[in-house]
Amino acid sequence: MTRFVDRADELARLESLYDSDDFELAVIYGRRRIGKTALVLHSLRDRENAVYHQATQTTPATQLDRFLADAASVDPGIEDVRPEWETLLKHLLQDDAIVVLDEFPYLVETTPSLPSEIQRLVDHELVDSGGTLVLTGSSIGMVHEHVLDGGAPLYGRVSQTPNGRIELAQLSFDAAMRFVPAYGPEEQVFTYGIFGGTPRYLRPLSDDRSVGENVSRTLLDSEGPLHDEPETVLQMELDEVNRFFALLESMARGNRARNEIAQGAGLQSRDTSYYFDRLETLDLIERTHPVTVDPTTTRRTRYRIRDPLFRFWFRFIHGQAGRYELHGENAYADLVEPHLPDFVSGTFERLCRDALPTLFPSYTMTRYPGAWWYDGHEIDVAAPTTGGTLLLGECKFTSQPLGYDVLAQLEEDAERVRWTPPAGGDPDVEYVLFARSGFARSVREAAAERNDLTLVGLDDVIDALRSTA
Ligand SMILES: Nc1ncnc2c1ncn2[C@@H]1O[C@H](COP(=O)(O)OP(=O)(O)OP(=O)(O)O)[C@@H](O)[C@H]1O
Repeated sequence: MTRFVDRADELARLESLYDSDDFELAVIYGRRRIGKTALVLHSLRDRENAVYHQATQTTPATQLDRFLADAASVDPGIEDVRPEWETLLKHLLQDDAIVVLDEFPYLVETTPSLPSEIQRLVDHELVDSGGTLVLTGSSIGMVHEHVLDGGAPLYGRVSQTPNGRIELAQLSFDAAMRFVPAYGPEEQVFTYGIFGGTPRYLRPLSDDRSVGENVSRTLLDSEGPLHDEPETVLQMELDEVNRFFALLESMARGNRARNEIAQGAGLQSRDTSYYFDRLETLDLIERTHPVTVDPTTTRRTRYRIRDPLFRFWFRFIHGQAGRYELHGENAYADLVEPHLPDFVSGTFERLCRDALPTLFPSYTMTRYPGAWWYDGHEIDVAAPTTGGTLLLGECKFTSQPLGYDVLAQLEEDAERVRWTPPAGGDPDVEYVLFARSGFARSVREAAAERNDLTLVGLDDVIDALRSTA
């Protein structure tokens, strides 16, 4: 079984809050399954004066009873304290304890006054305390409403140094691959492209098995641990799933513009705002813009499902049980494997963008590398730099060597990119080609002759990601 992986920055921040002599308030939030509970428990492993409480959706009285039981195992004297949240928290925190309320939103659902009670404590009763209160939440909307946004009772109370606001994201490629260390680069990209960086989804994998076997056992098999996972999570988060599912399915089929996605879902674009907003708030989808435009004014917005496992599920599993039964043992080979290079190509593009700053250390990028598109033309990697060079790249995750046609198309599309360097004038364009399976001879010859073309193989991408980790 894999040990606790990574999260070094988050652990360091929590530890310095615990060790501080002042009262500290931390909030940890992020999608379900991302590893909030594992992170806090790991951070408490050597702490004695720490009360960990996992809230559940139950009655207020039961919640309080359970909290009291958790607290009593650390501080038996608490049995004599009046059993009210404010009094109990005051007692523990004035005694410099660490108190973790995991899934804080569940407590607020039944005790809506709790955020204001904590605010009162922080402002008046804990001024001389060295305690730490940690709140976690999966419902990002709730965390904003009660803690982070202006007007929220706890607004401005979250510790600033070090930043006690911890938004937990997926593990990086390098960290995620510690779950399958014996895999080679291709298998690792396939694995990251299917299972992403969510520890819970990586845990059931084994590098003794092929990628196909891992997919079959965990996802395709109707008894597999991840077979129903996206559906389970979405049912927990959303009230009425049909329209959400229709939109997500449409995105998984490759629709990216808002009206295309709505149309693919059989909905009118104007009726979908609520659903898009909610999916974004829950971090289930992400929007992107061409890297050369101002995101606040552009209409060239694209959406996609954020979590790779959810993308996989909507593309290959949802509503397709019959097909898999028909293909039996060959289901993976027949229905999934032929489409995988295309399916993970978006992940490969992202990894290439992530590797770019390390691959081109002499350039300072004006923003994080992105992509570019306009009117049916697109470029996978685009990075404006402060010195006026514009890096433009194409990525191919096919099993064939990258051919000259890709370079020719990239040069043609580059003509359409509008970007003015900070010092004015026209950019110097440099081309980068990224390939899983090498480059055709004509491309290698071109690269040998010109100094505005760099070829990057899969191993170089992976090495660059490792060295930045
Ligand atoms: N950094 C990590 N290294 C190894 N395993 C991890 C890590 N983080 C989480 N896990 C494992 O992933 C699973 C899910 O993590 P956890 O329960 O902490 O997520 P969560 O965000 O609290 O989820 P939920 O909101 O669904 O309760 C657990 O089995 C946990 O052990």
